Amino acid sequence: MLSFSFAMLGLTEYLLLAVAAIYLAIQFLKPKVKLPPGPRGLPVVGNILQMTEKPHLQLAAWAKQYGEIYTIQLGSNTGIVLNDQKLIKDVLSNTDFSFRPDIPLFSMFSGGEYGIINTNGAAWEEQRRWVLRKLRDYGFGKTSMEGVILDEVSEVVEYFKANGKTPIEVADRFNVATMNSIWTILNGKRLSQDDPKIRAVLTAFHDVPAAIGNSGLMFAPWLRHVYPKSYQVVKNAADSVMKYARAAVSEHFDSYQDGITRDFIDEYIDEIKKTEEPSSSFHTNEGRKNLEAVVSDLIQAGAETSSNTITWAIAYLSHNTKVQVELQKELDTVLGTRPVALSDKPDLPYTEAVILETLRHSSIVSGGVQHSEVNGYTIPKGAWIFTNIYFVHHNSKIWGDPENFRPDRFLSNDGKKLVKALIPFQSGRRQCLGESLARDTLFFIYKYHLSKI
Ligand code: HEM
Repeated sequence: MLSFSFAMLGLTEYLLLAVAAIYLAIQFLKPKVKLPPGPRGLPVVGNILQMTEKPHLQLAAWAKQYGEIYTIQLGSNTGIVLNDQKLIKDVLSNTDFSFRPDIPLFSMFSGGEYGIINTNGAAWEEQRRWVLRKLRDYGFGKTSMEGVILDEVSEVVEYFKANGKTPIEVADRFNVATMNSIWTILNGKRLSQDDPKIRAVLTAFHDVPAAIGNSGLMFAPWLRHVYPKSYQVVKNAADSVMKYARAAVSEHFDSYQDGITRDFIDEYIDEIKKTEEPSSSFHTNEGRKNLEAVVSDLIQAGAETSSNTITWAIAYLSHNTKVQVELQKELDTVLGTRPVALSDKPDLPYTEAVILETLRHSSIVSGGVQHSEVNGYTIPKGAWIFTNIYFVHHNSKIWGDPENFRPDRFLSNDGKKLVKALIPFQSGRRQCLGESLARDTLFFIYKYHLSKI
């Protein structure tokens, strides 16, 4: 007969028992709040292991089961998942929900809690407001950006034309092009498509979504010991983008001359030099760290998102000859032989519908993470709020046939644009800062892709 005595246990078993006892005690003592229902998870890890394979599909499957709001447990973090566009808009319009949780994995991409993406409170507000204002001064979101975007798009399309006989990695050509639209503002000059330094940064980013998605590293930092290779992929990308950003900032500090502002980075340095208030996020060394992080934020947020969406756009067109024909018909009728301009947008509703359908179907940012500081009835202080963008864009109750690429779902019978439940750029105070640039780039892609290839 088997018998058990504590004397038989080794140190590891004692440690495991102690961890389990502490976990159970925490669970027992934790104040109980009424949370929305959700899937059951395992002790300690909660639902993390269910989220490692294609998390957006798992989150969508739970949305079908639990409805517009449900709870998941991610290690020690409680997550509240919002699955309805109206609910997402309502919740995110509340200032309390603009906080981001502290995710060490993400902070590596900004050298700590600096910049825009990984900051909160007064520093985030100050940085976001200033950056947006300065980018606009440089033409961001205005028709004056038109020339820059067009040059980039046509250079890539010409490259496709010249090299179309061999397979081309489409995203690899577009990521430098989309980054150039923002880099020309930040750094005053364009990058060459073959610049080895930026190529190294962008290559390091390739495997990051899979490394994060397959490991659960985002939710429980200790999982880096379980998935060291995935962690290394993420760390390499973070180190390389920060190194790139720091080098650009250093070059500017070294060559900065009072009263001469060559570009956005110089304007920022100017702001640092003017700032005397110690609590400001622009003050001396804090200001420099924030500048490095802002440059890193804009590279990460701007390059891959846009180029991945464009890659989808081209794939959708290639697989949908009917859409190509409709698009061409509209462009020919409205433009004739003259070049397209942003001011033509209102007269090109089908083109706009193709853009919306591309953003819906691809949903390349499948969800966002916000943080509530409200100690409310159902949402405990510290819960992570997830917006299930992928599900909102693929909910068959809204779209009928979400799996099909069908731009005319956005058009009424008389061909006018309809507004539907689309939130590719999130909503609320954390809404994407580069939305106008991304939309304008997509607008030109269709025209130039069709006419030049
Ligand atoms: C098709 C292209 C793009 C898509 C689908 C997209 C989508 C998004 C989404 C969904 C968020 C919110 C994420 C969250 O809540 O966690 C976001 C945030 C952000 N995006 Fe974009 N984005 C795109 C392009 C760009 C571009 C071109 C830029 C910059 C030039 C940019 C800069 C940012 C920044 C800085 C934030 C953080 C805002 C903050 O935390 O206050 N994005 N984006």
